[in-house]
Amino acid sequence: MTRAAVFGTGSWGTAYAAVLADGGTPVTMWGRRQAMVDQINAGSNEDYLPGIRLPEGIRATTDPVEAAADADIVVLAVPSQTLRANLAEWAHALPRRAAIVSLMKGVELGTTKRMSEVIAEAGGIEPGRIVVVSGPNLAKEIAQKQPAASVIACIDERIAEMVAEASNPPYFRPYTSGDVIGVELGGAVKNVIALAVGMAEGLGMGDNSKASIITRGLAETSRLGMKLGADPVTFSGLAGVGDLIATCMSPLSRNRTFGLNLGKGMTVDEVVAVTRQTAEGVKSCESILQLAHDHGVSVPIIEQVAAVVHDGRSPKEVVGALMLRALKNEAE
Ligand SMILES: NC(=O)C1=CN([C@@H]2O[C@H](COP(=O)(O)OP(=O)(O)OC[C@H]3O[C@@H](n4cnc5c(N)ncnc54)[C@H](OP(=O)(O)O)[C@@H]3O)[C@@H](O)[C@H]2O)C=CC1
Ligand SMILES: O=C(CO)COP(=O)(O)O
Repeated sequence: MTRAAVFGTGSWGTAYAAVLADGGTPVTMWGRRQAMVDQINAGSNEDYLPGIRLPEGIRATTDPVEAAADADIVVLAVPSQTLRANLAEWAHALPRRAAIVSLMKGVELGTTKRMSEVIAEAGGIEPGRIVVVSGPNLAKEIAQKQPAASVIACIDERIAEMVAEASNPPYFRPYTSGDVIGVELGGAVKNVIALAVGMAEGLGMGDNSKASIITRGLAETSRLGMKLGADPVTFSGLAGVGDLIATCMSPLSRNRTFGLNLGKGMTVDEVVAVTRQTAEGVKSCESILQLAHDHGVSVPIIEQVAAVVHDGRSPKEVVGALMLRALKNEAE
């Protein structure tokens, strides 16, 4: 029988543990807080998924070796910017043949590496067993067992298929892919675009404005992705436009909500103070912008989001910066 470990007891780590357990795969979770681990062992995670009863088949521990022992699949679900430091502590615990699955949607600050690259480098894992999961998967809806689809990507598609088989309860439909770069990039960039859409909403803009940001945001994602070697087809799929729509439209999105608060006039520090969960786009807008600059790719929306979040520009100011640019062909 396939066994899984999930490192991280936040909202998506816990919801994905439920996907695995409901799919018949027993799971041991690693959490850094004993109180959280005790709660999960008692059948719930009130901090992140209040009111949800977790399935049988999930247990938790604070010991990484115990969590990963005998696992065929090890799922990583911590904030992107802490992953490298976390792996330094966990690498010795990871089984040599297990698939290592990233649920994370960010790009590392400083190095501009995608999470699969950080896993390869800091965890010493061969790329052929590194898997990424990404799609329109708001954790709360998945934990409520609302039907959704996702993409599971690995350069060795047999490994992607193995993880998909283990992650297939009746309410979660994974599609496999070999395009690790595209699937990862779609997930990371949509968070930045959701910040922009949230800002537009906070400024009182309507659906034309938001649809324009979403669509041109997808153009930025595709341009950057293709330059990095992604398959353009990925961006019209679940990990591209699918996740972009879910995140930009949903009040459940932490990134969209972060942007909304900025658009309403709160400062970045004020929004950080009221944000309890991980809004990856806040840090990744900087690393994704760097990645785009390094590859000579034009990403005006991402640039303006970074200007608000990191350079103190106001959301209102950056609208002008976007709208008053020279006219050009849509396909460029
Ligand atoms: N939530 C969602 O709907 C989705 C999220 N994702 C992605 O999944 C990834 C994880 O997000 P999510 O679970 O939502 O995040 P949450 O903010 O809900 O949870 C973060 C988890 O990471 C732990 N953590 C925080 N800092 C550290 C650290 N320094 N070392 C070790 N563990 C740490 C937290 O522990 P503690 O509770 O002790 O602070 C918590 O268990 C992100 O990249 C996100 O973009 C992808 C799809 C859907
Ligand atoms: O990635 C997500 C949905 O697919 C969750 O988005 P947020 O991190 O903005 O909540």
